[in-house]
Amino acid sequence: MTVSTRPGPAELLLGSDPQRRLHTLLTLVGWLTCFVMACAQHAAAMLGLADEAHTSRLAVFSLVGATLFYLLMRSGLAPRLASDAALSWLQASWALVSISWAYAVSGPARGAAVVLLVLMPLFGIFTLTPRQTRLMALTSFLAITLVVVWKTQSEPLRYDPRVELMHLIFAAIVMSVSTVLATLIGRLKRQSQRERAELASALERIQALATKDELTGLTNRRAAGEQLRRAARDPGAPLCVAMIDLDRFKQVNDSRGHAVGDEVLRHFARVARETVRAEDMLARWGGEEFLLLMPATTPEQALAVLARLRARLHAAPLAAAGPGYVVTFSAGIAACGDAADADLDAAIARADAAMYRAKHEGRDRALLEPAPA
Ligand SMILES: Nc1nc2c(ncn2[C@@H]2O[C@H](COP(=O)(O)OP(=O)(O)OP(=O)(O)O)[C@@H](O)[C@H]2O)c(=O)[nH]1
Repeated sequence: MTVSTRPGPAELLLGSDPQRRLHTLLTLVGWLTCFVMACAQHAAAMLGLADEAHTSRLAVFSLVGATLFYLLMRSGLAPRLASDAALSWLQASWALVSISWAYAVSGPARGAAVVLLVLMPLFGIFTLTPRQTRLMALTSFLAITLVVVWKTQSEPLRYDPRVELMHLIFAAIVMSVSTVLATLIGRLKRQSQRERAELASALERIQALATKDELTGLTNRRAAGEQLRRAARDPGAPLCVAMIDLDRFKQVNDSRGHAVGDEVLRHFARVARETVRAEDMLARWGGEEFLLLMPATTPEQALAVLARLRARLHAAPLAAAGPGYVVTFSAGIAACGDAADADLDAAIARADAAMYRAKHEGRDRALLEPAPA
């Protein structure tokens, strides 16, 4: 069966990068707003409320700008061109020019342009900090005020100062309310982002606690059981398990104290981890007992791995546990043949038996338990 990899319409329009998708979607919403506004302005011109040539120029300015922002975002050029990946300030400035221009050319219908100012802080929720949102709202209000002053000065007969004052008062009210709301929503958004990050790191910690041995950082017995079951289902290659038990470990605890005993365990885990392959699984099975699962390994190769581990431990004495102290271990190895038929519980029991034989034969050695006939 072949899986279709053709992108859907949403992916075609917005791309696949999750962070860029949001920014691209915002530019698309901005484009649609411009398109609807251009239609509304055209209707105003047809009704004789606004000048046709002015509204056409404004429509071209706002639609070309909106298209450009969309293309910059969709193509991924925007983050490469500016440190502000969403081009928030550039887009806000362009929107502000469009709204001020709309106010100046909408004739008696210009009061409607004031409503558009509400949108400025709302778009900012996604890309600006609360402080930047407030600054942007204030700048927008000042820009509209300048347009009002300019118009009442240059065309006093058409722009009644009392009406314009009312427009400014309404602009101040709607912008203040939308800024407060945008700030509150922005705060909620950041709080939920923080909580999500905390939850993810708590989950990571819980997973580590559930699968790792706290002292050595190795896989713990519970997680090892699951990995063993998975390995047993994996067909095709010979498999070996080794049960490893440190020699005369109790003496270290008794003579040097528990903390030094812990250090010996950590030291062994470190050296062993560096010795085995990445695909092997080394787990702390109990106190000073470790289980090593070696996939795709013959018994001879397993013996060689443990000989290498012994050599590395000899080459790395642990002074904290006594002058020239070297960690030694007794190990039992059981081969399982094809992993698909491996009875790992039985193999572990055989490796355990071989490990006890190694102890009885004088310690510091690895013995191979042959596969049952
Ligand atoms: N420091 C430390 N000691 C531990 C830990 N877990 C188990 N032990 C100790 O490990 C010791 C194991 O002792 P034994 O089972 O007699 O084994 P041994 O002294 O290594 O002797 P052989 O195995 O016969 O060579 C006990 O004293 C346990 O208390 C641990 O997490 N930290």
